[in-house]
Amino acid sequence: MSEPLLQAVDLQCERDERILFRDLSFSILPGTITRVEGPNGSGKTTLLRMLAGLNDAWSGELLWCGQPRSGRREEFLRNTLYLGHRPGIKPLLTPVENLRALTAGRRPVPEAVLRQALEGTGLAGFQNVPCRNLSAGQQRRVALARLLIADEPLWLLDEIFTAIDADGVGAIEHLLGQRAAEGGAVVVTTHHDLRMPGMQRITLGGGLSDEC
Ligand SMILES: Nc1ncnc2c1ncn2[C@@H]1O[C@H](COP(=O)(O)OP(=O)(O)OP(=O)(O)O)[C@@H](O)[C@H]1O
Repeated sequence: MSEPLLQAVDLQCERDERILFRDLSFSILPGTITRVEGPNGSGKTTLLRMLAGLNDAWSGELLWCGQPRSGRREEFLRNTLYLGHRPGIKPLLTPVENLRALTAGRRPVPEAVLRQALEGTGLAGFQNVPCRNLSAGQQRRVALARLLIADEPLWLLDEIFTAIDADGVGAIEHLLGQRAAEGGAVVVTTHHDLRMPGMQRITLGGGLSDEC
């Protein structure tokens, strides 16, 4: 069996004197999709931000490729794509400008590739329109275009299906399956009824299970 990309050991997180989860342990193996589920306020976003290194208010241990993540932070960040539950795009910028900004600090991506990714998310003809003039679903698609150019093996995706139509949902599910088939791993929170073959579930308040 291959080594987990990410391993969580006895995670605990408390917010306003309320324990969101404790003794939470799981492994994220290459080639897998994991859905984090639970009711509103159960801590899904909090957990994903912890996994992404954006929240330090927790205890337990996180291992990246078998080693404490704290000692390999740069390598971890270089190999992880995190998309938050807000699209995180700037309304005055166009989709192309936003996508360029979102990929800044990573490997340089040629303009033609950015445009192709936006076309791939159904934004052909909208690449030069300020994002404030796009619909909610189109704005979300700008952020999702990152998935078409991402080479990071680990994807942490928070509520990315919000405002996306049925065709778009199908296309995203295909991308998630592709990432896993290529040996990457995807961890996703969603209220959408995501069902992928072999999908692992982390149910906050409930534990970890494999889908039959
Ligand atoms: N920065 C913060 N400070 C204090 N409490 C917080 C903070 N962020 C989140 N919380 C609390 O932690 C709990 C979990 O929030 P979180 O956003 O992780 O839930 P969620 O499972 O993602 O919910 P939803 O399904 O509604 O998106 C909530 O009760 C929230 O009020």
